[in-house]
Amino acid sequence: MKDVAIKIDDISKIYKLYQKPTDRLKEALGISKKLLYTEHYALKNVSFSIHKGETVGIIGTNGSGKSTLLKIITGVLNASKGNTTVHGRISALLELGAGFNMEYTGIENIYLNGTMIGFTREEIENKLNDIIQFADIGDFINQPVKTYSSGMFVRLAFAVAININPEILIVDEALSVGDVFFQAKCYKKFEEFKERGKTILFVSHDLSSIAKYCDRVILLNRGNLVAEGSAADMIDLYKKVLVNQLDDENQKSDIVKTNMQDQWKNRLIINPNTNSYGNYLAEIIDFGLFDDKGNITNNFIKGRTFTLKMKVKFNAEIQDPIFAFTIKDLRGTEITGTNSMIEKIGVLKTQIDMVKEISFMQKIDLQGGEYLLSLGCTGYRAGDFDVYHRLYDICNITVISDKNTIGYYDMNSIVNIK
Ligand SMILES: Nc1ncnc2c1ncn2[C@@H]1O[C@H](COP(=O)(O)OP(=O)(O)OP(=O)(O)O)[C@@H](O)[C@H]1O
Repeated sequence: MKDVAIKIDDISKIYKLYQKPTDRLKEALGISKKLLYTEHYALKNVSFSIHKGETVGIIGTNGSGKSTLLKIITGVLNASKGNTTVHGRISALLELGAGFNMEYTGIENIYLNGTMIGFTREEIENKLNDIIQFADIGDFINQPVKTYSSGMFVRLAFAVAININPEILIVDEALSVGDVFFQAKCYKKFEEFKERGKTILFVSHDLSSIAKYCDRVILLNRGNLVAEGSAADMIDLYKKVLVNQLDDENQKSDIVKTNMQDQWKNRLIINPNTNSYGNYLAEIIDFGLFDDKGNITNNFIKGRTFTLKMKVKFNAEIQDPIFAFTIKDLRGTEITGTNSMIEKIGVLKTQIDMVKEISFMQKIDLQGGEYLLSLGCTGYRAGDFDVYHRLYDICNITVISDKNTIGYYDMNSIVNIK
């Protein structure tokens, strides 16, 4: 068996939640016979081990306990119950600002951080140039960090964490603050780390990075460890957690199994600011995005099939309605889409109150990232173009990919070198 770097044994973190601040005081003074708080489990009986050389990702919805877990591993927080064992020097990038003194300059903070991790002044001096170069924030390195933007801050924090040569690197979402070039530089360092057999534990909401870098993934939900396994399996399970579709026996927690089977769209994450317009002679009354296993989800793994379905109710007799969808990037550029006219599939004429279900099935080969989906039902009446109903930017589509592509679309080239 490989050497263990981190062992988490039956950890729970319980917070006491008081209704009023005075209840906390009463409790502290022992002047109330009643229990004045409720217990909130940020983590509940969590156990797992991480071996040396593994890159492990932690995923879960907001509030599932990811940061709490990392803080317990790094010693910033104490667990209420259970044991944590760590073998190796940890360098951690937790919340922005943790471990930094706002009044000190960048350079002074490098020394402060290095000393906290357990390095001597001389060891830090040897690393200083690498750190300054990696951070690449110009003369700001000599200014107090309170003058830094959040991007500069994360640059410096990451530069320290990564160049100080830790045995275990722990990163909590911090990378999302930096710009894409800096992120790329950090991920390159991650790869170097992996090659050198170091242990990495990281939390991210970016499922593509999780798929790309992690040997193993741990899925948390409401403080419970739901499962651990390959990135692909855990991402599939996470998609169910996101839309409350997880089986009770599978999740060991108390998600209420919502009974929203009647409408597909209720199981998607919908844009609250959708622009819905048209003359409503036809209405998109429901729609769903289905992955290759039939789950309704906003998240798709690149290279697999996804099906878009919509139900349209007709409030008038319409000749040759056109059903359409468009996928845009977050800057609003139309990337792709199609409609039933282009595809030469149609309904000749509709009657009032008729409901038609349309489905578009395709492989998703878009670059990993976030996209927006728009739906429409349009047509021509007396030669004029008519919008019956459009749902503009109705929901996001997240494409999860463990392989980069140049531009938007992966042509799946077969490459040979002779
Ligand atoms: N100091 C605190 N007092 C009370 N409850 C807390 C405290 N800190 C965290 N919690 C609760 O513990 C739970 C886990 O929080 P945690 O920050 O670990 O979640 P997370 O998975 O990191 O979430 P996110 O993805 O939003 O960062 C949440 O329900 C949160 O409200």
